[in-house]
Amino acid sequence: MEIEFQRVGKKYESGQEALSQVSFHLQQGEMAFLTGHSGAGKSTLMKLMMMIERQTSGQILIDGVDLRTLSRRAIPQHRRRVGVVFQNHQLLFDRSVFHNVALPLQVSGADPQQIAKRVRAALDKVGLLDKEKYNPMALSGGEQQRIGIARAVVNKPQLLLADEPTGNLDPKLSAEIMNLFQEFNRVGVTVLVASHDLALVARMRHRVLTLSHGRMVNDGGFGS
Ligand SMILES: Nc1ncnc2c1ncn2[C@@H]1O[C@H](COP(=O)(O)OP(=O)(O)OP(=O)(O)O)[C@@H](O)[C@H]1O
Repeated sequence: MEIEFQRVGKKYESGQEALSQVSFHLQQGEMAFLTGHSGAGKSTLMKLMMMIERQTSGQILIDGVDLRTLSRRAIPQHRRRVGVVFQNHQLLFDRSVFHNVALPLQVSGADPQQIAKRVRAALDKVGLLDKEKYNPMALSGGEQQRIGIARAVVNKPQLLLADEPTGNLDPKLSAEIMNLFQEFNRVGVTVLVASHDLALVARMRHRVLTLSHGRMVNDGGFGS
């Protein structure tokens, strides 16, 4: 998926200006990091891409299509093409690993055989195939994060967004999670990862976008 922001602004109803004049272009199949202080606008930028929030100025083009021109019906279709991973992975602890990963497919009404096949393929990619029957509570923090990643990719998204995916993991597990994102990127998925961890970001040697007070202050480089 190709993403282009053209002088995008977002002012919340509270009057808070979370983004202003943000322009950048992510090519199809590119991987980049998004950094910036707390409150810089990283989550807001991702919410605009998912159409959870709408921009108040400027244009967002996805594969050349202006998001404002999408019909109401096209919005869920758009969201299915975007996989999202959060820091607090939002797992349901009253069901198994398998059923947590199956959730997005059940929502979209796929048939059970197809669901089982796709769930196992996603669990295999994150190395958790042998844990499908476990309750997520019984797994480690790193494994729980990988369940969240399996769930994000089970729909075979063309864009993977991760908001602080390694927030509470130690350096070794963080590196493993980043390697997983790289593997998805290698097979053509566009990947954008928001992270505070500048040392980790620099080691990954990808493009770095930096927000400060809602403005894009750095685009390029490999971090510091
Ligand atoms: N729903 C909302 N209503 C009003 N203001 C909001 C809302 N969401 C975010 N903001 C404000 O917009 C600004 C950007 O917030 P955002 O969550 O995008 O930053 P962030 O870079 O992701 O921060 P963090 O790293 O702490 O998650 C902040 O000042 C925040 O308080």
